[in-house]
Amino acid sequence: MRLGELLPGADLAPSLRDLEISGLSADSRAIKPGYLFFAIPGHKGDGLDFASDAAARGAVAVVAQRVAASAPPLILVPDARRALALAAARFHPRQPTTIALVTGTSGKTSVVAFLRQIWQALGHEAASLGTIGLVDKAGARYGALTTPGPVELHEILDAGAGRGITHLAMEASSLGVEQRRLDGVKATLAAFTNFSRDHLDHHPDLEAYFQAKMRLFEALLRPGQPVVVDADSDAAPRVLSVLRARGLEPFTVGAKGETIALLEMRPRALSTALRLRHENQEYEIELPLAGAFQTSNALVAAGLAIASGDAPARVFSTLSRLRGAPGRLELVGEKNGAPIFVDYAHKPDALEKVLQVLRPLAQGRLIVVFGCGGDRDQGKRPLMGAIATREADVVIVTDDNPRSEDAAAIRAAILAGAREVDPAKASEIADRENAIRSAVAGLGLGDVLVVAGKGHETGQIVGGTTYPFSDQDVVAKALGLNRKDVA
Ligand SMILES: CC(=O)N[C@H]1[C@@H](OP(=O)(O)OP(=O)(O)OC[C@H]2O[C@@H](n3ccc(=O)[nH]c3=O)[C@H](O)[C@@H]2O)O[C@H](CO)[C@@H](O)[C@@H]1O[C@H](C)C(=O)N[C@@H](C)C(=O)N[C@H](CCC(=O)O)C(=O)O
Ligand SMILES: Nc1ncnc2c1ncn2[C@@H]1O[C@H](COP(=O)(O)OP(=O)(O)OP(=O)(O)O)[C@@H](O)[C@H]1O
Ligand SMILES: N[C@H](CCC[C@H](N)C(=O)O)C(=O)O
Ligand SMILES: [Mg+2]
Repeated sequence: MRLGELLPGADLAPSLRDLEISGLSADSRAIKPGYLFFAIPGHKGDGLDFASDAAARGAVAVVAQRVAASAPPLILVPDARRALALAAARFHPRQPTTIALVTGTSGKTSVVAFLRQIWQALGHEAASLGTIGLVDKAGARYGALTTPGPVELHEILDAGAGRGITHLAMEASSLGVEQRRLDGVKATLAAFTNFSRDHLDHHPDLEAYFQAKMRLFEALLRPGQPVVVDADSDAAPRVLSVLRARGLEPFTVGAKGETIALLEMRPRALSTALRLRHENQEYEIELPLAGAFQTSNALVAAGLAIASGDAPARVFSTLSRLRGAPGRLELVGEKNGAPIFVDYAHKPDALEKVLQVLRPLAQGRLIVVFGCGGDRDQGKRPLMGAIATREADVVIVTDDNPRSEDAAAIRAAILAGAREVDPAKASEIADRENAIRSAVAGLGLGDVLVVAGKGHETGQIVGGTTYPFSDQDVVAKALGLNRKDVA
């Protein structure tokens, strides 16, 4: 593709306009002969420092947002990240015709998984993309990020559309939105789940985190497009005013929802009976998922399917067959009649919600095994320690992904919060496998165990190395089962 077609807004000399470009990258290490290099001012480094490396590998031009001496010609743009996203969308032009972007602190992975299942059940060629990778009827392919960088993202969209995917449900992380990863995506609708503390290692404060999410509605959607909002979220009124200001069409769902009103919710052991109203029609649904938050996520997904044009009665009829996303309140086994769950709660609000959901199932003790990741928000550690100790009966603090941090110091910060609530409830077992084994070994009738924080993850990051590790596999081993025998 010609440079002039990739950067239509840029002021290009005629000699540059017709330059043939064979690929794009913001990473000099991925540059091949004939590529266009985008120099991004990043969080750790400045891409311009790698322009000569890119040139040595064959870059024919550099796109940057400030002037610098550069051996291949330098093209100045106001926003290099956005220019990259728009160029990637032109270079890989095909996209599914229906694309739903889902944002919010918690529930994104679950909502996109549910929406994919609803669309598939209704006969659409559907896929989901996010923390657990790209999932379609061919299976799951994991990626490194929840919202991939723009070049990888548009490769995925183009190849997916080429395979016949018409419907894509996609997670929009706050970092992805802020870093313009999604600026070339032709989104047709969106959703907002909820808002609580997360990513404070990156955003300066909660307000900046909130505003990063709002850019999805302000910059990535067009007026008139539908946005499904969980009306029961504390943040819903603020989000709705952002939507109104932008001329977007709100669809509210939940107990306070108008589009889909949740009239009644009766929790059973591992499912939830729902009574809903949509346009004066009532529906009774047996949702095969436990927990009020899974009901919220399912209603957001149903709202998205309806907003995308599917018939409401058909959409509601699919809900009784939904399966949870891997590692989200996943029942992985039982010991002496005590159920064992693996969950991805790695932030305070999620941990509180999951323990509150499990509390009624515990005739005996509610036991939680968890830790916190290194190189992430340090402030959440004592908060999660305190929440676990308030909501559970037994708290075993262990390692999550320590990354570059001292794992003992992470555990100590969690325990400090726990001990302020009740020093007798919390203990520490550094090795995650030993912690899980010990918790499983102690289970008795009526107890409930949840292993939280790593969900679907298949590795544990210690220093710069990722060691194979799966909470599900460790539970299975502790139960003396092969993983495939487990629920
Ligand atoms: C903090 C953060 O989000 N960083 C992301 C960001 O990096 P950055 O732009 O700040 O890059 P940088 O490291 O400062 O480097 C600057 C530039 O120099 C380039 N470079 C660097 C070295 C070199 O030799 N040559 C070279 O050209 C880099 O490619 C980059 O373009 O853009 C990169 C390309 O898109 C991402 O890979 C990178 O994700 C890092 C690895 C990451 O861990 N991000 C996590 C925190 C993240 O984004 N998480 C969210 C939320 C998860 C959720 O809640 O579910 C996600 O969407 O996954
Ligand atoms: N609607 C919700 N409200 C509160 N907590 C939730 C909700 N949905 C899920 N959770 C909790 O958050 C965890 C993560 O859920 P999920 O993966 O669906 O969210 P996410 O937004 O994709 O999170 P992440 O940003 O970590 O990828 C779950 O394991 C559960 O503990
Ligand atoms: N997307 C989240 C995942 C955290 C999962 C948890 N296991 C950890 O490593 O902290 C993050 O990068 O903050
Ligand atoms: Mg996710």
